[in-house]
Amino acid sequence: MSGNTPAAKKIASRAWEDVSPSLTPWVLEAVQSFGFTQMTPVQASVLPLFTGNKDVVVEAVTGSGKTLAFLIPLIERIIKLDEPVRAGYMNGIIISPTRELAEQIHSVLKSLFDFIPEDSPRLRSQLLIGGDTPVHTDLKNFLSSKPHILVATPGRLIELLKANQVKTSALDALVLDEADRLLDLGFDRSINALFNLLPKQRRTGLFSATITDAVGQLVRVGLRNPVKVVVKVTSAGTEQRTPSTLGISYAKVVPSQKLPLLINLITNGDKAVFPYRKAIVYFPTCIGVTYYHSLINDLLKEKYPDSDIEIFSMHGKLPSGPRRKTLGRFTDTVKQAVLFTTDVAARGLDIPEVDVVFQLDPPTEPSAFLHRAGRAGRAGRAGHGIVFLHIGREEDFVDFMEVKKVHMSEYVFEEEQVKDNHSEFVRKWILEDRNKHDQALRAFVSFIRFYTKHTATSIFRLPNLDLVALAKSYGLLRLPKMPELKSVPEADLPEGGWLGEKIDMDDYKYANPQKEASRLEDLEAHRQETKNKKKRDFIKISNEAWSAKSERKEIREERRNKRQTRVQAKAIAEAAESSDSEAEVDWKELVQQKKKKKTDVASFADL
Ligand SMILES: Nc1ncnc2c1ncn2[C@@H]1O[C@H](COP(=O)(O)OP(=O)(O)OP(=O)(O)O)[C@@H](O)[C@H]1O
Repeated sequence: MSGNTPAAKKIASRAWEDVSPSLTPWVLEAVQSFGFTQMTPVQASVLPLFTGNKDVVVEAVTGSGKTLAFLIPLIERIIKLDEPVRAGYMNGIIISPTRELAEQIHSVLKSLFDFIPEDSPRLRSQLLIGGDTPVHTDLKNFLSSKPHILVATPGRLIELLKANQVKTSALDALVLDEADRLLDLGFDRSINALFNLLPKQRRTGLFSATITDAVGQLVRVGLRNPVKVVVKVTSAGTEQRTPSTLGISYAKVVPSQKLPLLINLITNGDKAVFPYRKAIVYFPTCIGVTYYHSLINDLLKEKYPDSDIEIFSMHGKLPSGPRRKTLGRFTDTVKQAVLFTTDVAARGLDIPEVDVVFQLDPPTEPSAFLHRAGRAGRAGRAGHGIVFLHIGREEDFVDFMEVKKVHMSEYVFEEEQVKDNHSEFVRKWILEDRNKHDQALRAFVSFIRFYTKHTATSIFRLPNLDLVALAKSYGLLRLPKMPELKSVPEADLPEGGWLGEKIDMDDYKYANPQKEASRLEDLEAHRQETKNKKKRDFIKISNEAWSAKSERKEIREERRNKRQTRVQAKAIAEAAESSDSEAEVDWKELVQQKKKKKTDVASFADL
């Protein structure tokens, strides 16, 4: 890694002892105890600036140590403040886009605080991430524990700041971690409002591996003469926006190869290229994670009985408790392990020993690609990322990312690796329980919705996808009736929409007895209704001309189709709901406030 920006060029030393102004002894002791022999380039650039009196906008690759680059200056600034913090006031705020990241930052902060000597003034922090803790509990804790630093997700922070007892006048420094993500989610007005609430003489730092142009607007409103620190990476004379220890590949696939290739690689099918202790697989949607987690777990049990790989799953639609627990178990396990997740775990998470990142599909936001891949190859450790691209237009993604200084090389897999496409297993597995098919349907539909959200619209175009093959790859028995499939030419549609042998859907059972009983009840009610209707129709038809009777068959057929469509429409509606960006869950409160237009400056006037 080379720090070659104007600011970074001035770095004379990366020794912690040489930081100017010099570090407080217990801070120095802390970083040395962590085993960090010297500062990373971003730390060496930022520490003197942010600890001194500069606002900073910092762009440095994933895993380059940005967290300490803002935590240490914040601590140093607070130590130097004359006044101890009073109840209702705070000295520093760190905003993070997700709960997990906020928790991680908070735990690094606490591990630094552990080094405060007995005879030195205590420093305290508070985590504000919403979820299970009601805001009044957070407020109570805030007033009683008098934290110096708040580590918060934006929704809960704004909720807290609304309380009259909370005063911002002692705030010394504000950090927006993953600043561009805050804007991606459309909360620029809320952040602007926050800027206006906080004292003008504060210091502000924006940090991310991807500082987009849009951040410029935040910089203009919220920062004063900021220094931009860009820590660049040059590899073989070419600039890149990913760590030099991270190799990124792409594999060109047809839909039916995606599952077998993923299974092959996670079961160590190509240990030479993708060796791993821990790996992360990114799926497009939450329901996709749930579905593939259950499918792949069962597949491994049956087809790879000797495999001892632990598969975890986590996504933003899960309550924060289980999310935290899963992440903890994945972090702590001593076995070879894989985490199936979504973009909720794309940014900032620092999980040791993640060697490989698989992306089943590219993310809708190109910047997320780099953040996802960056969960591997951190802090000088070797890592690898691989993305699957559908053969055809999606291959343009490689050049598109090249322009963004993300270089990829092709991973050419052997036919042998995907020879078993697992379709027989998947069909047998799906037929065991109708619920699995419901999930497959929702996963497929939510994938289609996800696909239409790609910002690189010229690359990711639905009409260029082989939707029939894709539906098959999700294990669907029959094509759903959805508007997106109308673009598929008639000739490409399988007869009756069946993607394999036709089955009697009325006989397709749920494994769950209650669910099955309720399905049978509905079916019986429907049959009864049809019978009664038939009776009525018979009387009517008896009095009808023969010509009209010939139309009856068609009408019946149409009704059957309509019934099928109703069932699918229900599943599709559920899927549409689950395809919402799950990262927004953390933002729920803020979204609601935004809708009510409560997050503008005026609503904070009483603070
Ligand atoms: N000076 C250092 N020397 C060695 N390792 C370090 C140093 N500073 C931080 N680290 C370690 O590097 C890893 C990555 O740090 P951190 O999570 O801060 O990266 P980041 O730049 O914020 O990444 P991202 O953009 O993905 O959020 C962490 O495990 C951290 O403990």
